[in-house]
Amino acid sequence: MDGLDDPIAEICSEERGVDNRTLKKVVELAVEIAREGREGRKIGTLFTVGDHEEVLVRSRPLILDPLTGHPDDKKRVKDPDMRETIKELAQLDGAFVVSDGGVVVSAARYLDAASRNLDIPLGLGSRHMAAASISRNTGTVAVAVSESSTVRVFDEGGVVAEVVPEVWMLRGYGPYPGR
Ligand SMILES: Nc1ncnc2c1ncn2[C@@H]1O[C@H](COP(=O)(O)OP(=O)(O)OP(=O)(O)O)[C@@H](O)[C@H]1O
Repeated sequence: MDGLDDPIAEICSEERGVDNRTLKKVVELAVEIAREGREGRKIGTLFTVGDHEEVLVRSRPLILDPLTGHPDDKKRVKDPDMRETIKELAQLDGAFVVSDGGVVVSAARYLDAASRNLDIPLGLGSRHMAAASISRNTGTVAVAVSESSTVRVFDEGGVVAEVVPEVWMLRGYGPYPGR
């Protein structure tokens, strides 16, 4: 992915405690969503990567899950058809839950978002609060796409990287909080 390849690989280090190939696929997809939007408008969305069983316990469906009933091998985040499906479903409220092995197990989930012990900058709203919270309270890394196009990666309750795709800029936020 152009000049972002190395920085994304760096964000997705094994130190994060989740499968780094799955995380890389998710961050790349998030950057694509931030850049492309959908049907001419910007969209935001949220992914959790790893520890999907715990994320499912700490979340609830906002609608009947559109991914239910499809076999896992059709729901791999690296699969081009699945990536197009995610871009379409990203217009819905809620989060995608991605397993460590790279299967998108659920879409449109509302995450429990306790705000204790989070380390996030002021000015971010409830999507980012939920991302920080789930990364604090489960063994997941969360990837948030803001409607303002910035992609932020959360680990252990804080932002660990920020990508601004429009200007191909990446900011790191210190190495690996809590590890
Ligand atoms: N707890 C949550 N779990 C999953 N999705 C959430 C949660 N809270 C908010 N969202 C999603 O985030 C969307 C935007 O909410 P909000 O504007 O408060 O967030 P934000 O952090 O300011 O994001 P953005 O920068 O994209 O505006 C909601 O419409 C919903 O789809």
